[in-house]
Amino acid sequence: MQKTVVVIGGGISGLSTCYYLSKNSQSSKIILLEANKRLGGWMHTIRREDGAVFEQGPRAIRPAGVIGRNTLKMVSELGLENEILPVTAENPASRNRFLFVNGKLQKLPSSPVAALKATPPFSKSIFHSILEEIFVKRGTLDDESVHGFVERRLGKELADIAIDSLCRGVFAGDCRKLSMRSCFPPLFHAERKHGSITLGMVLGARMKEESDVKQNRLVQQSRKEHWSQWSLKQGLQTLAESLEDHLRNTDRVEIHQEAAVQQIQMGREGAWEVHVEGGRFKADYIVSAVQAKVLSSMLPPAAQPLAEELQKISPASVAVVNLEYDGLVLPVTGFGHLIPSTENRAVLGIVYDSDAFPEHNRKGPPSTRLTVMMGGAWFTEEFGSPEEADRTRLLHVAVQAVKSHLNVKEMPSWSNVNVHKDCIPQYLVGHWKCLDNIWSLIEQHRLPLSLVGASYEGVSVNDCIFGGKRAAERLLGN
Ligand SMILES: Cc1cc2nc3c(=O)[nH]c(=O)nc-3n(C[C@H](O)[C@H](O)[C@H](O)COP(=O)(O)OP(=O)(O)OC[C@H]3O[C@@H](n4cnc5c(N)ncnc54)[C@H](O)[C@@H]3O)c2cc1C
Ligand SMILES: C=Cc1c2[nH]c(c1C)Cc1[nH]c(c(CCC(=O)O)c1C)Cc1[nH]c(c(C)c1CCC(=O)O)Cc1[nH]c(c(C)c1C=C)C2
Repeated sequence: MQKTVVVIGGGISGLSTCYYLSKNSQSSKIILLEANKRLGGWMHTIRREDGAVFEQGPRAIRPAGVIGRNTLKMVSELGLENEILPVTAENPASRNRFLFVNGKLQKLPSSPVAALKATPPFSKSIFHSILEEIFVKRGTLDDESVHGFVERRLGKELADIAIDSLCRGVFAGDCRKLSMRSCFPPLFHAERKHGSITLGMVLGARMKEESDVKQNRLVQQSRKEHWSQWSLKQGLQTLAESLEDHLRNTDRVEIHQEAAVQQIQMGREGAWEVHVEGGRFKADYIVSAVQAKVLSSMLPPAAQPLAEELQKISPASVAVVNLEYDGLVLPVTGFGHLIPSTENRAVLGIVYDSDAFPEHNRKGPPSTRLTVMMGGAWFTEEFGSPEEADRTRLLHVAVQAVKSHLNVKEMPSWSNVNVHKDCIPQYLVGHWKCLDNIWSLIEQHRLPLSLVGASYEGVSVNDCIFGGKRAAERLLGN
């Protein structure tokens, strides 16, 4: 009898899991259940009639590393090669990243030569800090905060300014609470194994990679042309849409939209019952591609210990404000700037979208497109509950930040304010233990259940796609 796999959640993680499952001709029937009308989850693009493209969620994907190359291979299998918008390493949007510190924009060193000099806001050169790091005693704790780790190894200044900002620009999180072991696993393990992150990065083992990924034409092009990041001509939502089209053309895959899962229960014969409003699905196996907290609320009372562990992985909310200004209004060119929490807790950073992807500008007179990201781990203390946060105030704070950080006196000619409630899971200190408990409980009770998505082992689009691939491989017994 043909087995049935139900995948819950049609964001990039759920879509990728279905994609990799459907590639195997012997695999089961696959049912994808998505609560919303639109698939893609946080991968969401606004496309205006005049050609302008504004990202609500991810805006750029890194091609580097095993997981970055894996995504490029998927993109090429989907036939999207001609849709790619690469940003090469020489592009100012790759080289120029700024911090807004002490009321000023400060450019981060963009080359090893630049890292030799002490440049404000840092009193020592980064090269100097890295050299000293080799001689710092190895840590012994099983986990520690990102700030604690970096302060111990590279000094307080780098921890307070650079790492604080980096954690806001990737996790929208507080580096004093985020886990080094789970947010930056290669650096944590490099130190624990080799006694230094510098030595560990030089001597560390590389992840195995399939040869067909390395040989993929798009992957080779990205290496030859030194891409640092990429997007797609009509925005990253195209990736989710292509996956959807591919799945709709595959037998054995059923997609149900506006099908919010309310509860999952284990039936007597060892099969799952998945309850949605007005119906239910039987499943031999479930892949959860929703956030941990959402899965927790679906579990039956008998799975209370698992539900409690999942609840611990709580997410942060981010306000995303897209702004468009007539003309070229920026005093600098680059990817954007981040703001450490000591400078301003409410505003995390500003992306200069029209610098990285001018192809996404409107057709017609020149314009500048910016995205201001706000809140994150500080959302509630700065703006109140995400459901009730005042949109007019959010727009005002964003426009004022652009005015004071970038000296833009004009008002935007177009704007869009969105509050993304619970959009980025926070890997707090001890996250690894929580994962360990979750995997043990699933194994102990022999639950036919896999967990994929940003809640567990990486928040980037590349991580989510790679997680879906690994889950499919495990399920198919490879
Ligand atoms: C503002 C922002 C900027 C980002 N920028 C970048 C970037 O530049 N580069 C990068 O690599 N990454 C970026 N990320 C991270 C990345 O985009 C996300 O981590 C990733 O998209 C998460 O995908 P997912 O499928 O795991 O989860 P989601 O996108 O959350 O998908 C989960 C899906 O499950 C559905 N669902 C929820 N409840 C139910 C239910 N009860 N039943 C059925 N379905 C349900 C939801 O509707 C959703 O479609 C960014 C994230 C955000 C929020
Ligand atoms: C200001 C808030 C945010 C900005 N982007 C994100 C948030 C929360 C989310 C995000 N950004 C990146 C990733 C993927 C990480 C990966 O491993 O690929 C996610 C989830 C990429 C990224 N953006 C910045 C950095 C330093 C990185 C890490 C990898 C890389 O070097 O590309 C910097 C940055 N992000 C934002 C701004 C304004 C900014 C400025 C320099 C927005």
